[in-house]
Amino acid sequence: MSAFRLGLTGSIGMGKSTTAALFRDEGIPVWDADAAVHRLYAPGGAAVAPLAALCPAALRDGGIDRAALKDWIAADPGALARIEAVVHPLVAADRAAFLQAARADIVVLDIPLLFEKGSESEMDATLLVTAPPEVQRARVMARPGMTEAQFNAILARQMPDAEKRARATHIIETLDPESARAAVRALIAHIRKAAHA
Ligand SMILES: CC(C)(COP(=O)(O)OP(=O)(O)OC[C@H]1O[C@@H](n2cnc3c(N)ncnc32)[C@H](O)[C@@H]1O)[C@@H](O)C(=O)NCCC(=O)NCCS
Ligand SMILES: Nc1ncnc2c1ncn2[C@@H]1O[C@H](COP(=O)(O)OP(=O)(O)OP(=O)(O)O)[C@@H](O)[C@H]1O
Repeated sequence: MSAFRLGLTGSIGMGKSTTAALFRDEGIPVWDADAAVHRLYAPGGAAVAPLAALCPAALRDGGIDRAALKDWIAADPGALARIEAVVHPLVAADRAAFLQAARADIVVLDIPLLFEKGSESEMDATLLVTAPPEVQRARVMARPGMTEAQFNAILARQMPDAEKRARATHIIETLDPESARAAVRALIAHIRKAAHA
């Protein structure tokens, strides 16, 4: 039987990575879309040659320099779509390999742009991690080098939290570690119970 696919998402600083770690603690395999892109861009990664062909300035030390890609995206309105046309099929292949290898009843797929990119149709359920806007802002602003302008620009590119809440199957508030852990355990139990009903 194939594993139940739980898509984990949430806006910047809402607690995706922290919550993914709570699932790993419970023995649930987690696939991380951002980590997959980093592997693809690293020396030897499958995206290096095709992206270097599109944007030679992005090739640095055998890997892809994200700052150079960002410069290209800023200068050319068509750049992101061309990058995505290379990266998305490779990300999809990485995810398919993970799903093929996973020996578990439930797997978590941590996908920051899950709702923005319409990937929810490929999930059995979605889990949104969220927190009040002032908590989100304080967490992100505490990161080294983050500015108010950068934070606002990132927020403007993401679907509003309220819209994500309306779309999600399940929601976990990441206000404190112990209640988030309890919520993760309860959700795993709920999914297992439904599978055996
Ligand atoms: C644009 C790049 C170089 C920026 O890299 P960087 O390390 O600075 O930032 P990071 O990846 O963490 O993203 C920063 C912000 O940009 C937004 N963003 C990233 N990729 C996309 C995208 N394809 N569409 C819309 N927004 C995006 C995210 O919401 C995020 O908040 C990088 O994100 C990239 O190569 N994106 C294209 C590949 C892709 O589609 N990735 C999404 C996961 S499949
Ligand atoms: N349940 C929780 N209780 C308390 N703090 C939390 C909880 N979950 C996350 N945090 C805190 O919120 C901050 C952001 O968490 P995390 O890095 O997991 O978010 P993220 O959604 O993965 O962020 P990004 O979108 O930037 O990748 C961290 O400082 C983390 O310690």
